[in-house]
Amino acid sequence: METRRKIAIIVAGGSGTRMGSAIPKQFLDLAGKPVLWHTIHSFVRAYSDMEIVLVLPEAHFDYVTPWLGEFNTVAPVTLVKGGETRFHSVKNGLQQVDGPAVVFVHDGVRPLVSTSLIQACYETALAEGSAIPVVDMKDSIRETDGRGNRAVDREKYKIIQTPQTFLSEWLLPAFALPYDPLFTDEATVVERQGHSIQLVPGEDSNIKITRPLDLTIAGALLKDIQ
Ligand SMILES: Nc1ccn([C@@H]2O[C@H](COP(=O)(O)OP(=O)(O)OP(=O)(O)O)[C@@H](O)[C@H]2O)c(=O)n1
Ligand SMILES: C[C@](O)(CO)[C@H](O)COP(=O)(O)O
Repeated sequence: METRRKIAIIVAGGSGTRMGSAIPKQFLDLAGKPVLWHTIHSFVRAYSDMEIVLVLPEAHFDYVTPWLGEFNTVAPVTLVKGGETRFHSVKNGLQQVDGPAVVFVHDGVRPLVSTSLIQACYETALAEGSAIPVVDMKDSIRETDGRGNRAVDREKYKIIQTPQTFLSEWLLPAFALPYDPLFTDEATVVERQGHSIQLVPGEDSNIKITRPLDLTIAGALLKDIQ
Protein backbone atom coordinates (compact mmCIF):
# COMPACT_ATOMS: atom_id res chain seq x y z
CA MET A 1 0.00 0.00 0.00
CA GLU A 2 1.25 3.51 -0.89
CA THR A 3 2.30 5.72 2.01
CA ARG A 4 3.23 9.38 1.86
CA ARG A 5 4.81 12.15 3.88
CA LYS A 6 2.21 13.65 6.20
CA ILE A 7 2.30 17.41 6.72
CA ALA A 8 -0.17 19.21 8.99
CA ILE A 9 -0.50 22.94 8.37
CA ILE A 10 -2.04 24.21 11.59
CA VAL A 11 -3.39 27.70 10.98
CA ALA A 12 -3.37 29.89 14.08
CA GLY A 13 -2.62 33.25 12.48
CA GLY A 14 -5.92 34.94 13.43
CA SER A 15 -6.62 37.54 16.10
CA GLY A 16 -9.86 36.05 17.50
CA THR A 17 -12.07 39.14 17.31
CA ARG A 18 -15.27 37.15 18.01
CA MET A 19 -13.73 35.70 21.18
CA GLY A 20 -12.91 39.19 22.41
CA SER A 21 -10.13 37.99 24.75
CA ALA A 22 -6.98 39.95 25.63
CA ILE A 23 -4.81 37.37 23.85
CA PRO A 24 -5.80 35.45 20.68
CA LYS A 25 -8.00 32.43 21.52
CA GLN A 26 -5.45 29.88 20.30
CA PHE A 27 -3.26 30.78 23.32
CA LEU A 28 -6.05 30.67 25.95
CA ASP A 29 -5.97 28.01 28.65
CA LEU A 30 -7.88 24.77 28.08
CA ALA A 31 -7.53 22.24 30.92
CA GLY A 32 -4.11 23.56 31.92
CA LYS A 33 -2.54 23.88 28.44
CA PRO A 34 -2.96 26.40 25.62
CA VAL A 35 -5.70 25.52 23.09
CA LEU A 36 -2.99 25.27 20.42
CA TRP A 37 -1.00 22.74 22.49
CA HIS A 38 -3.98 20.36 22.39
CA THR A 39 -4.33 20.83 18.60
CA ILE A 40 -0.67 20.06 17.89
CA HIS A 41 -0.80 17.11 20.31
CA SER A 42 -3.77 15.64 18.38
CA PHE A 43 -1.73 15.53 15.15
CA VAL A 44 1.52 14.35 16.69
CA ARG A 45 -0.24 11.39 18.38
CA ALA A 46 -2.10 10.40 15.16
CA TYR A 47 1.03 9.38 13.19
CA SER A 48 4.61 8.98 14.37
CA ASP A 49 5.91 10.50 11.10
CA MET A 50 3.72 13.64 11.19
CA GLU A 51 5.43 16.94 10.27
CA ILE A 52 3.94 20.17 11.59
CA VAL A 53 3.87 23.60 9.95
CA LEU A 54 2.55 26.05 12.53
CA VAL A 55 1.22 29.37 11.20
CA LEU A 56 1.12 32.13 13.83
CA PRO A 57 0.80 35.91 13.98
CA GLU A 58 4.42 37.12 13.84
CA ALA A 59 3.86 39.21 16.96
CA HIS A 60 2.96 36.06 18.92
CA PHE A 61 5.86 33.74 18.04
CA ASP A 62 7.08 34.15 21.66
CA TYR A 63 3.83 32.73 23.03
CA VAL A 64 4.75 29.19 21.96
CA THR A 65 8.44 29.26 22.96
CA PRO A 66 7.84 27.96 26.52
CA TRP A 67 6.23 24.69 25.34
CA LEU A 68 6.82 24.11 21.61
CA GLY A 69 10.15 22.34 22.29
CA GLU A 70 8.37 19.30 23.72
CA PHE A 71 6.90 18.56 20.27
CA ASN A 72 10.20 19.08 18.46
CA THR A 73 11.48 15.87 20.04
CA VAL A 74 8.70 13.79 18.40
CA ALA A 75 7.86 15.74 15.22
CA PRO A 76 9.60 18.47 13.24
CA VAL A 77 7.76 21.78 13.77
CA THR A 78 8.30 24.74 11.42
CA LEU A 79 7.02 28.19 12.44
CA VAL A 80 5.58 30.40 9.70
CA LYS A 81 4.05 33.87 9.94
CA GLY A 82 0.33 34.35 9.30
CA GLY A 83 -1.27 36.35 6.51
CA GLU A 84 -4.07 38.87 6.22
CA THR A 85 -6.79 36.20 5.85
CA ARG A 86 -6.97 32.48 6.51
CA PHE A 87 -6.33 31.90 2.75
CA HIS A 88 -3.09 33.91 2.96
CA SER A 89 -2.03 32.09 6.14
CA VAL A 90 -2.51 28.71 4.42
CA LYS A 91 -0.60 29.98 1.39
CA ASN A 92 2.32 30.98 3.63
CA GLY A 93 2.27 27.52 5.22
CA LEU A 94 2.24 25.79 1.83
CA GLN A 95 5.62 27.36 1.01
CA GLN A 96 7.06 24.72 3.37
CA VAL A 97 5.60 21.84 1.32
CA ASP A 98 7.80 20.33 -1.38
CA GLY A 99 7.49 16.95 -3.06
CA PRO A 100 4.61 14.48 -2.80
CA ALA A 101 2.76 14.59 0.52
CA VAL A 102 -0.67 14.32 2.05
CA VAL A 103 -1.34 17.78 3.47
CA PHE A 104 -3.80 18.38 6.31
CA VAL A 105 -4.97 21.98 6.82
CA HIS A 106 -6.43 22.32 10.30
CA ASP A 107 -7.75 25.20 12.40
CA GLY A 108 -5.49 25.82 15.40
CA VAL A 109 -8.71 26.35 17.36
CA ARG A 110 -10.14 22.85 16.79
CA PRO A 111 -8.22 21.12 19.59
CA LEU A 112 -10.52 18.09 19.99
CA VAL A 113 -9.99 16.42 16.61
CA SER A 114 -9.56 12.67 17.15
CA THR A 115 -6.84 10.32 15.93
CA SER A 116 -9.44 8.28 14.03
CA LEU A 117 -10.67 11.33 12.11
CA ILE A 118 -7.11 12.37 11.16
CA GLN A 119 -6.38 8.81 9.99
CA ALA A 120 -9.66 8.59 8.02
CA CYS A 121 -8.80 11.88 6.29
CA TYR A 122 -5.32 10.61 5.39
CA GLU A 123 -6.61 7.31 3.94
CA THR A 124 -9.37 9.00 1.93
CA ALA A 125 -7.13 11.77 0.58
CA LEU A 126 -4.54 9.21 -0.46
CA ALA A 127 -7.19 7.23 -2.38
CA GLU A 128 -9.41 10.07 -3.67
CA GLY A 129 -7.25 13.22 -3.70
CA SER A 130 -9.26 15.06 -1.03
CA ALA A 131 -11.04 14.46 2.28
CA ILE A 132 -13.28 17.01 3.98
CA PRO A 133 -14.98 16.16 7.30
CA VAL A 134 -18.65 17.14 7.58
CA VAL A 135 -21.46 16.82 10.11
CA ASP A 136 -25.22 17.09 9.73
CA MET A 137 -27.17 20.21 10.60
CA LYS A 138 -29.19 19.91 13.79
CA ASP A 139 -31.27 23.08 13.48
CA SER A 140 -33.71 24.21 10.83
CA ILE A 141 -32.25 26.75 8.45
CA ARG A 142 -33.59 29.65 6.37
CA GLU A 143 -32.13 31.50 3.42
CA THR A 144 -32.27 35.28 3.81
CA ASP A 145 -31.73 38.18 1.42
CA GLY A 146 -32.63 41.86 1.36
CA ARG A 147 -36.26 41.04 0.49
CA GLY A 148 -37.18 38.35 3.01
CA ASN A 149 -36.48 34.77 4.02
CA ARG A 150 -37.55 31.24 3.11
CA ALA A 151 -37.19 27.72 4.46
CA VAL A 152 -34.68 25.42 2.80
CA ASP A 153 -34.21 21.64 2.99
CA ARG A 154 -31.44 21.12 5.56
CA GLU A 155 -30.80 17.60 4.25
CA LYS A 156 -29.10 19.27 1.29
CA TYR A 157 -26.51 21.02 3.49
CA LYS A 158 -23.57 19.90 5.62
CA ILE A 159 -21.45 21.70 8.22
CA ILE A 160 -17.81 21.73 7.17
CA GLN A 161 -14.90 20.98 9.51
CA THR A 162 -11.15 20.55 9.35
CA PRO A 163 -8.65 18.87 8.83
CA GLN A 164 -9.23 19.52 5.13
CA THR A 165 -6.86 17.03 3.59
CA PHE A 166 -5.41 16.81 0.07
CA LEU A 167 -2.69 15.39 -2.09
CA SER A 168 -0.05 18.09 -2.36
CA GLU A 169 -0.29 18.04 -6.18
CA TRP A 170 -3.94 19.17 -5.85
CA LEU A 171 -3.48 21.73 -3.08
CA LEU A 172 -0.32 23.55 -4.16
CA PRO A 173 -1.49 24.61 -7.67
CA ALA A 174 -4.94 25.59 -6.31
CA PHE A 175 -3.34 28.13 -3.98
CA ALA A 176 -1.81 29.91 -6.97
CA LEU A 177 -5.36 31.11 -7.79
CA PRO A 178 -6.07 34.78 -7.05
CA TYR A 179 -7.73 35.39 -3.65
CA ASP A 180 -11.53 35.41 -3.57
CA PRO A 181 -13.46 36.32 -0.37
CA LEU A 182 -15.50 33.11 -0.93
CA PHE A 183 -12.33 31.13 -0.08
CA THR A 184 -13.30 30.55 3.58
CA ASP A 185 -11.89 27.02 3.47
CA GLU A 186 -9.48 24.98 1.33
CA ALA A 187 -12.19 22.81 -0.29
CA THR A 188 -13.55 25.93 -1.98
CA VAL A 189 -10.14 26.74 -3.44
CA VAL A 190 -9.43 23.20 -4.64
CA GLU A 191 -12.93 22.91 -6.13
CA ARG A 192 -12.40 26.20 -8.03
CA GLN A 193 -9.28 24.59 -9.52
CA GLY A 194 -11.56 21.87 -10.97
CA HIS A 195 -11.11 18.99 -8.53
CA SER A 196 -13.88 16.99 -6.86
CA ILE A 197 -14.33 17.18 -3.10
CA GLN A 198 -14.67 13.94 -1.15
CA LEU A 199 -16.69 14.24 2.07
CA VAL A 200 -15.97 12.06 5.12
CA PRO A 201 -17.95 11.84 8.39
CA GLY A 202 -16.73 14.49 10.84
CA GLU A 203 -17.29 14.63 14.59
CA ASP A 204 -19.71 16.74 16.65
CA SER A 205 -16.95 17.10 19.25
CA ASN A 206 -14.54 18.61 16.68
CA ILE A 207 -15.76 22.12 17.51
CA LYS A 208 -14.11 25.35 16.41
CA ILE A 209 -13.49 27.63 19.38
CA THR A 210 -14.97 30.86 18.08
CA ARG A 211 -16.81 32.51 20.99
CA PRO A 212 -16.39 32.29 24.81
CA LEU A 213 -19.10 29.60 25.16
CA ASP A 214 -17.10 27.32 22.83
CA LEU A 215 -14.17 27.33 25.25
CA THR A 216 -16.48 26.23 28.09
CA ILE A 217 -17.90 23.46 25.89
CA ALA A 218 -14.41 22.34 24.82
CA GLY A 219 -13.36 22.11 28.49
CA ALA A 220 -16.36 19.90 29.28
CA LEU A 221 -15.80 17.70 26.21
CA LEU A 222 -12.13 17.27 27.05
CA LYS A 223 -13.04 15.98 30.54
CA ASP A 224 -15.44 13.54 28.90
CA ILE A 225 -12.83 12.30 26.39
CA GLN A 226 -10.05 11.81 28.99
N1 LIG B 1 -5.52 35.60 8.97
C1 LIG B 1 -5.88 34.45 9.56
C2 LIG B 1 -7.19 34.26 10.06
C3 LIG B 1 -7.49 33.06 10.70
N2 LIG B 1 -6.54 32.12 10.84
C4 LIG B 1 -6.83 30.90 11.58
O1 LIG B 1 -7.92 30.19 11.01
C5 LIG B 1 -8.62 29.48 12.04
C6 LIG B 1 -10.12 29.69 11.93
O2 LIG B 1 -10.38 31.09 11.92
P1 LIG B 1 -11.27 31.88 12.97
O3 LIG B 1 -11.96 30.96 13.92
O4 LIG B 1 -12.11 32.84 12.21
O5 LIG B 1 -10.16 32.66 13.82
P2 LIG B 1 -9.90 34.21 13.93
O6 LIG B 1 -9.74 34.82 12.58
O7 LIG B 1 -8.78 34.34 14.89
O8 LIG B 1 -11.25 34.69 14.65
P3 LIG B 1 -12.19 35.94 14.27
O9 LIG B 1 -12.73 35.67 12.89
O10 LIG B 1 -13.24 35.92 15.34
O11 LIG B 1 -11.31 37.16 14.33
C7 LIG B 1 -8.07 29.95 13.39
O12 LIG B 1 -7.25 28.94 13.96
C8 LIG B 1 -7.29 31.18 13.03
O13 LIG B 1 -6.18 31.45 13.88
C9 LIG B 1 -5.26 32.30 10.31
O14 LIG B 1 -4.41 31.43 10.44
N3 LIG B 1 -4.96 33.48 9.70
C1 LIG C 1 -12.37 26.21 7.72
C2 LIG C 1 -13.61 26.30 8.59
O1 LIG C 1 -13.30 25.99 9.93
C3 LIG C 1 -14.60 25.24 8.11
O2 LIG C 1 -15.76 25.32 8.86
C4 LIG C 1 -14.23 27.67 8.52
O3 LIG C 1 -14.60 27.98 7.21
C5 LIG C 1 -13.34 28.76 9.08
O4 LIG C 1 -14.07 29.98 9.07
P1 LIG C 1 -13.58 31.23 9.91
O5 LIG C 1 -14.55 32.31 9.65
O6 LIG C 1 -12.18 31.53 9.41
O7 LIG C 1 -13.60 30.78 11.33
